[in-house]
Amino acid sequence: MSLAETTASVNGAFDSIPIIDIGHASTHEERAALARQIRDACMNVGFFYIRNHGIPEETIDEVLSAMKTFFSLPLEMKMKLYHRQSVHVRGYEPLLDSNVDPANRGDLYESFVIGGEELVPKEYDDEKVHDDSMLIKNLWPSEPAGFREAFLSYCHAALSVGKVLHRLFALALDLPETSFDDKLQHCQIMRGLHYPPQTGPEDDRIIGFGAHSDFQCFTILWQEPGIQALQVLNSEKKWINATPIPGTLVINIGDLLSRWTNNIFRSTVHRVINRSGVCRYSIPLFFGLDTHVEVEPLSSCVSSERPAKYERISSGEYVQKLMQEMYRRSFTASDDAARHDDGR
Ligand SMILES: O=C(O)CCC(=O)C(=O)O
Ligand SMILES: [Fe+2]
Repeated sequence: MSLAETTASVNGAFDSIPIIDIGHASTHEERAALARQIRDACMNVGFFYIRNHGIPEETIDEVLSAMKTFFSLPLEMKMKLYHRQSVHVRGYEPLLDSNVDPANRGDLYESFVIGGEELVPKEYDDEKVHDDSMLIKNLWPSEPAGFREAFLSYCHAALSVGKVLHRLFALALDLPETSFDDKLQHCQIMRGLHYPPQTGPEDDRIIGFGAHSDFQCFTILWQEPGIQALQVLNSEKKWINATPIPGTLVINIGDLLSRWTNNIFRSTVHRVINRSGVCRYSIPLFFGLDTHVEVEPLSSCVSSERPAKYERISSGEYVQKLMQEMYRRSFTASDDAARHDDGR
């Protein structure tokens, strides 16, 4: 049975998120078995946890500690790295700068955004930057000491997890497992997020991160253990908690992979509300495609009952459109927020 034909049995009314142990993926049989579990999770939920991902505990501790120190610096120091001053939108994003859900008044998080970069920096070259996104300059704070190394060590460790996953996604889509090897972007975007606790009166229009789906192919998310804040929307419009499970990462499908799979893989809406009473930290890393890759529904995801729902589009063009739309909304939101109190 082709993938497109299996969709009849799909049910998006999940009430929990599956956990997949990726610790054993050395033989083809092991990877095929994992791919079946992943396929099931992507079709029914769009989210899953992975266990035994291989990122060392101390790599996570170091990036978390760097984030905590950086976010506790005075605002004027952080604003020297304001992300909208760089064309590639990297650097510091203050509270309420973004408003991902137009129904809201602003997102109550601050973040630090980087693109993948070699640990030993390559020489910057204006001429070559268009061909090699690893050459786009990140903005780095001068303190805390070791911030760059901590962010990049985690980033490289998570990129290795992504390399295992994208091969499993290919298998899950009945494609040769190396199908995406030459299609993924060199430089994936990673973000360290800090959500202050929301202690004021409940107001649905101001939450940590408004309801949205991610743009890219898939996201690898580390979330702080012990703090419930992330929620995932099922097909019955019920919010399901993505409770942090120690030792796991959360993986979710983004719009680009959903479109490529003719919506067979779900790009599931999620949001963050931090009413835990304490600060919460998380680190998503977004895996996108090289901007030149042409995306049209894969043949395994199309059948006579399930015709292609999308035109061919280049990945770059698609993501650009979504980004522009998001930033247009965010500017309007930050103007609005400036006219109000900060709403906490
Ligand atoms: O902080 C989280 O748990 C999720 C963040 C998120 O959804 C995003 O950055 O797209
Ligand atoms: Fe997200």
